[in-house]
Amino acid sequence: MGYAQLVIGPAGSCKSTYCSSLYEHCVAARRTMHIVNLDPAAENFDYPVVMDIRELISLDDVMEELGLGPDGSLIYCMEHLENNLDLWLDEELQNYLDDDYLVFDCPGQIELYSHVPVLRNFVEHLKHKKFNVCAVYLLDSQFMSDVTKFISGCMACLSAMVQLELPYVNILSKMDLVTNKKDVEEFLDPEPTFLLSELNQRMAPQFAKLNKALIELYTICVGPN
Ligand SMILES: Nc1nc2c(ncn2[C@@H]2O[C@H](COP(=O)(O)OP(=O)(O)OP(=O)(O)O)[C@@H](O)[C@H]2O)c(=O)[nH]1
Repeated sequence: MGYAQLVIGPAGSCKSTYCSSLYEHCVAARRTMHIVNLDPAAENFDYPVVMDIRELISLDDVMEELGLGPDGSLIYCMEHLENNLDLWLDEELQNYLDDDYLVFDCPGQIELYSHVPVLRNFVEHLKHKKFNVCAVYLLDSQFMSDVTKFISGCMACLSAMVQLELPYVNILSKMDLVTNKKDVEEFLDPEPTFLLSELNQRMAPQFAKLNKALIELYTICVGPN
């Protein structure tokens, strides 16, 4: 039985920084973990990478050879990965099946966490290979600075949670950029009525029904256990 952690979240949300900090922490604690790069556009790492999708396919090659833009090329690379799970991934995983802890540093394209099934199939494949899988979703703390951003951040996290169906931890990154920590505290465990009233104040009256539906959804997601 192996263990795997998927590090996901929007572009620039500190996924690689998190992986690097986790690696340093494990080294200090004398624990072993291995980091896998799943981002075909990645360039530099400040941690050792034991597997790298760029050995299978790289974004630059796809852009050059197929003439696609960066987003289209990224999706092409990830679909190529999906089509080669049996070959590339299984071969690489052979060295890491027994009690090993793998951390997957994923790309930031939001499509991968909403409607493109590549990561979900990737997770299923890992489970099939007897890995216990969890996910960590990094979200820029700027999403906690006002109610509309908060709702949009929650929706982004939620779509990934629904898509992957994994044990899941959301982490706020870049807390140093929050000048007033009280602003964030307001959104750590907010009352639905507070959110609804804030949303209604911020948005035109024709959005009132939508606001109510969003807050009902929010309440279902975070509601009483
Ligand atoms: N202010 C601030 N910036 C940070 C922090 N951690 C990382 N950054 C910066 O945020 C930027 C993005 O960090 P990355 O770790 O590369 O983010 P990522 O999610 O891996 O990015 P992509 O791979 O492009 O999706 C970099 O310029 C980091 O130096 C932090 O705690 N505070």
